[in-house]
Amino acid sequence: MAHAFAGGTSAICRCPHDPGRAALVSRPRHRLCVLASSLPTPAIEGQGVELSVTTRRGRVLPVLKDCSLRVPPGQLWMLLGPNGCGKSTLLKVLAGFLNPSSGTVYINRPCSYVFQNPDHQVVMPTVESDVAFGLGKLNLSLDEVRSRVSQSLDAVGMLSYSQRPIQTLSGGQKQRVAIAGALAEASKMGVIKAVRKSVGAGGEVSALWVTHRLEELRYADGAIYMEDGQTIIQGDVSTISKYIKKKQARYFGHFEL
Ligand SMILES: Nc1ncnc2c1ncn2[C@@H]1O[C@H](COP(=O)(O)OP(=O)(O)OP(=O)(O)O)[C@@H](O)[C@H]1O
Repeated sequence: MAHAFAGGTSAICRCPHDPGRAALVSRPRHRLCVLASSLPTPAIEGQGVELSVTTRRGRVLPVLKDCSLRVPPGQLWMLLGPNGCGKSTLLKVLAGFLNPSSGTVYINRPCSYVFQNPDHQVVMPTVESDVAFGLGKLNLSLDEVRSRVSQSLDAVGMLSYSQRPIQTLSGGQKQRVAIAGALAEASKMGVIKAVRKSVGAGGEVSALWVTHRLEELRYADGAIYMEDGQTIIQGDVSTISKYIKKKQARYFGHFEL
């Protein structure tokens, strides 16, 4: 099927430790996506993405000037860069919340077919109870359980479905509930670890994670560095880490002079 490679669910996850941060998670729905990981079909891709906003005074402000990136399927990539360089805006464009002024965006999106039966991932009758299920072993107070369940459902855009019976959800929505379950269970060890775990599980989830924290790079398969509305460099973690540290050293060296 021609559209078999285009199947997937994408979600914006807000990081509870830093609500300004967000991650784009793309969950392919067909194992062919995974098998095709050596082929040039990415999970998330942007080519020459530009976006300008018009201020209240009518000034056209370029926010994204030339952004290109590519996240292979089944991998966790990180998007880094200084404050205000355009990371969140780029993520919103990739997620389809904002239209680019120019350039192209490709994200695996839900289509008509789910290969891995999501009914195997959801075990309780309602969305809320399903997400709470995995917390049973953690000996948490009822308030803590409620808080984790609503936070994780909110993170995957499913909070308004909390009372819905599972069987009334679409395949993609069931997959989001499964991700929310993983996030709820893992909030102590950090959402980044939960996302890493989801991404590692058979390579069926791909994620793009926005962060300022270099230490989070250890969870990533690769990273993209942005500056002033442009993607500057994309590569493996060690290359990007060295690149950023060199920049920081130059910056601090400048002040020592
Ligand atoms: N609608 C808008 N109107 C005016 N300026 C905007 C708008 N959206 C974004 N910007 C500006 O575009 C730039 C990029 O913003 P964005 O939030 O994408 O940066 P960021 O890299 O995520 O920043 P941070 O790391 O501080 O969260 C900022 O200077 C921001 O003020």
